[in-house]
Amino acid sequence: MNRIFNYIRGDEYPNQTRTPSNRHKLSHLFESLKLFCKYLAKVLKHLFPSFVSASSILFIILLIDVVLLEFVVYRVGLFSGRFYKVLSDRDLVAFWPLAATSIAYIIINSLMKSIKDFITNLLSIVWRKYITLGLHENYFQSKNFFYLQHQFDSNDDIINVFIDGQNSSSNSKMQITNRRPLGIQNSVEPILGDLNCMEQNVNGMSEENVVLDNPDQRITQDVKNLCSSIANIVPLILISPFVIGWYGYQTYKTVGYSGPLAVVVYFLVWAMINGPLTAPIARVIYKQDKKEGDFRFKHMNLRINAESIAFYDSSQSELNKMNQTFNELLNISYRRNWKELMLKLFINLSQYFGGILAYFVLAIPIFTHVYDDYSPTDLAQLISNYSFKCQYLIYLFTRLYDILNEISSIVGNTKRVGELMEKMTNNINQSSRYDQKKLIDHQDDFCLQLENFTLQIPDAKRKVLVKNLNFKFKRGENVLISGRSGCGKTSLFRAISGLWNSYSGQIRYFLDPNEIFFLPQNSYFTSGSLLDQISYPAQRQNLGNESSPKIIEWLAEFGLSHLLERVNSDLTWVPEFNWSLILSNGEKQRLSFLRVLYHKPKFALLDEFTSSVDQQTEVLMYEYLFKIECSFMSIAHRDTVKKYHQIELKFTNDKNYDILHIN
Ligand SMILES: Nc1ncnc2c1ncn2[C@@H]1O[C@H](COP(=O)(O)OP(=O)(O)OP(=O)(O)O)[C@@H](O)[C@H]1O
Repeated sequence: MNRIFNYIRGDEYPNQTRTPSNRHKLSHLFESLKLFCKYLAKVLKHLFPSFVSASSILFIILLIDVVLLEFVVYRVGLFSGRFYKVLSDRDLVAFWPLAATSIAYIIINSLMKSIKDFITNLLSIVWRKYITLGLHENYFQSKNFFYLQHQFDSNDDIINVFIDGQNSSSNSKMQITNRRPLGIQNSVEPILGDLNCMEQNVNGMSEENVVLDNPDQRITQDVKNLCSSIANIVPLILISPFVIGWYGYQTYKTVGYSGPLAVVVYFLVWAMINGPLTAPIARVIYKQDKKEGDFRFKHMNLRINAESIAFYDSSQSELNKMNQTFNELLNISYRRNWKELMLKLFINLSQYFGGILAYFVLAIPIFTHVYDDYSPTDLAQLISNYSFKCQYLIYLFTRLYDILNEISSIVGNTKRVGELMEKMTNNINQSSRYDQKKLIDHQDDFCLQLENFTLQIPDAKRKVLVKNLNFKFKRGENVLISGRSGCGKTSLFRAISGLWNSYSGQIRYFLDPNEIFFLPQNSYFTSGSLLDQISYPAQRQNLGNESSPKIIEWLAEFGLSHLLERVNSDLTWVPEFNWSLILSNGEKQRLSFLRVLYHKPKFALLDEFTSSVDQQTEVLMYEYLFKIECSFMSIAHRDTVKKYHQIELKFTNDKNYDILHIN
């Protein structure tokens, strides 16, 4: 167990050259246990949301069923002894009632076992539902799905933001020292990443900044495995001590102390042999889960980027990489299999030896004439009954051992799921702390202002992108953001949208930041109807049909009427195809632009939104922006678009900037 829990913390004592002291080991085990309990508590809260929840009721029914099943199994186990006796005595009168009862018990036994399996599965499905829905809620809150993919480095820079309605005075500034950790995901293996504070200081990463691999794998697979393991073994854990006690007492009644003692000693010997083989398997299971996630991600990536990869004609290189990822998964699967080989060998040995242990134990009283007064039929019944009880007792111990094995898988999955829950909650808390302080200053003529704004890349190196930027964006004075590729244009949008907080100075919002409309460089298309694409990110239930004629007019004007044909002229029809795959880049840009027209924002941030369209369409797009009276900041490389802007904010090479007025 010690080893299993060491693994929760990601420590690998067996590989360390310096042997830790016993005290260190103990405190280490304690810490690991604490951490496990913390994660388990998070998971349990989801498993049993209340006393009268479906899962609590199912769990109680399962427990009752498992207890009754054990009773029935006991009765069924004694039937063979009774048959020995009845048949040896050639007692036909006793045979028929015995046959009828045994058939009835066997039917009840099968029925209860099927019910047990059914409820176990049902419970694991219900638990999966609870946990997954809870995770989903947090995953989509505070853009967790983004922050978990882009693990950013944190530092204690001070962010100053303005309070509602207050102008630039010292008391309007707020200092936020605990910003959302920002950083870039790397390949640090979570299992090696100690959660211990000392390690964090060394790495410069806070506890909240532990890198999590494959959040999607945790949500889709690990939760499922965790729920089914818990549903399978927890009832057994709960009833095992009683059942073991009962069978121990029964074997004691037959042959005295030697009965249960022989079984306990026998089991302990095997447990000592098997014990050291279990812990390494838990570690391998964790790593295998991670590799499974990597492999699935690789395939998903291939699906999403199939066309680009096909254009590059890079099948061979993709194949190599895919197989490399798969080989890593295979290697770890082989390792697990090898490690399990020894364990399974010993488990099988223990089961088969257990089968004859009863006869060894009975041999002593039989050969020492203890049962000399028993008739042969009574002795046959006694041997049959005792061997059943003894074998079942051994089976119960072995089951207990299997439960331990399963616990290592529960520990691994609890860690993965608990970590994800904790990480998401931290992100949400930090984000709400940040959002609470990101308030708005009302000045009707302006959209936003950057004051002494210094923007850094939020990774460990903290490269400065722009220094000391002072700029006030007036409504109607549209701004062109220009500069060399990679100088930080999109990053400025990231800061304004709140995705990056790695800046000092201030961003003052003169309108609700939620009202700013962003058109990102890479268009995203959701599943659903053509209307869903245009109204995105609005939710379908909020849409009315009154906008349809307008949308059809826009589609015609932007040369997208043919899309209507693909959806049988029905804007709300949900096609099977994937929009991202069937649209050209220019079409994607034109269709995304319709979102601006649909939402009519007062202020939009547009990232290279005309880069793939012809000049005629570009003119049309800008004309429409003026028509809907949308103030905008747009990033563009083409000089042709200058004329649609009044101000050019030009990022220069030395992290500086120029503000130019366009005539
Ligand atoms: N998540 C990230 N982690 C680390 N560095 C990043 C991240 N995103 C962007 N960068 C880096 O920040 C710098 C600025 O990127 P940004 O996307 O703002 O450039 P840009 O000026 O918009 O470029 P382009 O004109 O090519 O789109 C680049 O060097 C980029 O590599």
